[in-house]
Amino acid sequence: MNHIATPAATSATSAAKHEKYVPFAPVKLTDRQWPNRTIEKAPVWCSVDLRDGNQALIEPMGPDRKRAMFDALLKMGFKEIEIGFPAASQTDFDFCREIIEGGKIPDGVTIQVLTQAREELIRRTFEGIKGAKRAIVHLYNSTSELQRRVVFGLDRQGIVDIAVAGTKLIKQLAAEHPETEIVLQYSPESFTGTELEFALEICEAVMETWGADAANKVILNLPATVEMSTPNIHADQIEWFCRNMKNRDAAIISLHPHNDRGTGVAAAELGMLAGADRVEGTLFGNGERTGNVDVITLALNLLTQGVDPELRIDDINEIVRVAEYCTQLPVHPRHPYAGELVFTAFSGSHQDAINKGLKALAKSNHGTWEVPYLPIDPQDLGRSYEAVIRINSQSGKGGIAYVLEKDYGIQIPRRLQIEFSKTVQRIADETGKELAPADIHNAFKAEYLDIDAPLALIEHSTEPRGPNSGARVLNVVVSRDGVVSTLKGSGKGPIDAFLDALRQGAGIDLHVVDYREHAVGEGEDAQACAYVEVKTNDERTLFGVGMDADIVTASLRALVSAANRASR
Ligand SMILES: CC(=O)SCCNC(=O)CCNC(=O)[C@H](O)C(C)(C)COP(=O)(O)OP(=O)(O)OC[C@H]1O[C@@H](n2cnc3c(N)ncnc32)[C@H](O)[C@@H]1OP(=O)(O)O
Ligand SMILES: CC(C)C(=O)C(=O)O
Repeated sequence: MNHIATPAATSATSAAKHEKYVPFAPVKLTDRQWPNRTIEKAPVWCSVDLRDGNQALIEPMGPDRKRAMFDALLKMGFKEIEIGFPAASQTDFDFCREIIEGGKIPDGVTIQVLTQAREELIRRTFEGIKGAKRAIVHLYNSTSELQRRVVFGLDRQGIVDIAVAGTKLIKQLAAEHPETEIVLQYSPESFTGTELEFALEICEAVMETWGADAANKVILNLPATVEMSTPNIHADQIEWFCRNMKNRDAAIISLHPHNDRGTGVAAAELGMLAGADRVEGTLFGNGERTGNVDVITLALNLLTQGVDPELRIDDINEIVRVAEYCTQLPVHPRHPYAGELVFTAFSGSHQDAINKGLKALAKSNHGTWEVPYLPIDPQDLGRSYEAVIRINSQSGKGGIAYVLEKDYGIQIPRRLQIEFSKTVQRIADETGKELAPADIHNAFKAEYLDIDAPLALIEHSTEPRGPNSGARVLNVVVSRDGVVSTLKGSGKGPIDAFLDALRQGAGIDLHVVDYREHAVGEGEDAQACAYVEVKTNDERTLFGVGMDADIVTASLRALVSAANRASR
């Protein structure tokens, strides 16, 4: 059985580009089980930031960066951490010694070290881990058809011999160092380019050499060293492998996806469905070429499915800061869960739905997160709602209302939202820029609250009601185009009386269509915010808004605001 397609000879000149590539052959698995399963628990996580992530960096981490990464991984709760390739570099070797001799490996945490199946490298690896309580020694050699042919120039047996010889030496050195519990991990590197039955053959040869059983399991890491196929094929490979093993109980099946096709996360998830127990990956997917699988995304995908990810990601910004410091690479603003912009909506319909969703959630008592366009509660990651809605020319009234309410406590009525959004839209179109909450507040003040010309309210007083009169008489001192006068009017209440005063004393004829008010702030600093929607003689409908510590004054200011806007 051969699951690997071999590229046809290339014709650089005449063939269309795509003709030099060969599609991946499907796996013969007619009764695959993984499509009907769901992921119900977190895998065993292993961070390979300090090894696969590190080996891919322009500048590999020095001791300080390694230490910062190691500490961050411990804080997140990783129990298995590949700390390096001690035989490859003095920095990696020294880091091993530093954390072992410095007692920096907490109980319950196992370090992992990588080595090729070469005697001198394996011996040096054991020097590196000397004194550790427990260590995973990770042995690899390439098994793919391509690497056998062009890198090693060996047949299958030759490749099996390398793996078996490496395993024997590790077994011998483990026996010579009983103070360290050694767990063997074997990777048929380039697994995704290896014929499945050969991958199984070499893994079983390693297991047999090691003497693996249910009490002494080998970690078989099946790496998508290069991601070569769609994630369903990856899942088929993993399921095929698990189902065809002689002794499944004697192995922990581990995934090590890379992201060459951009589907590393999907491949890992389908691989878990297919039977894998463990996943190796890196923070935000740093790693060779397009990276290793991103463990943060994987973990938070679990969280949003109601599964405990068994990793602490309480402050995603802090994790981003550490990762950026250690790798000297930026996390993209759109990176799942972590990017600066992922909890931000600029577009109007998204803002409207988020705003309504957050309000509905505040009123609900079911405890289930359900907000449109927000698959996760930003607060779960230590992010805030502050930046959820930001305003630019793509925004709508809902977002503007959200910002005014969230940052300034101003709850503008729906029809005022429609009116004011035109002002904001005009500013956003003119500037072409994002508007900060303060810009929106300033625009609101300029449009409604600070508008005191031609008419300005100076003071007002109410005359006592006559014994038989239900009417209220109001005296209002105003300035109109700079000329101060007193207007007098009567009505059922102060608003009615002021409308009468405006009509009689200033010739301003307004009809109130709607009136609302609410408090802004609490206690002594509380202010009343009053909104009036008025109709003018020429049938225009518009709003005025007033704020004051005194509720009557706020209402009269709202009418002055409406009158001035009507006169524009
Ligand atoms: C997919 C992965 O990420 S695997 C991890 C890869 N990581 C790294 O390579 C980073 C660290 N590596 C290094 O610093 C170096 O490669 C070292 C120190 C490990 C080895 O260095 P060198 O021996 O100088 O060179 P190099 O890596 O080129 O060795 C290639 C030789 O090793 C052989 N080889 C490669 N991998 C393996 C292996 N896993 N097991 C046994 N032999 C191997 C090759 O066939 C080749 O043999 P040849 O010299 O007879 O042609
Ligand atoms: C050593 C192996 C697991 C590896 O890094 C890979 O295959 O990508």
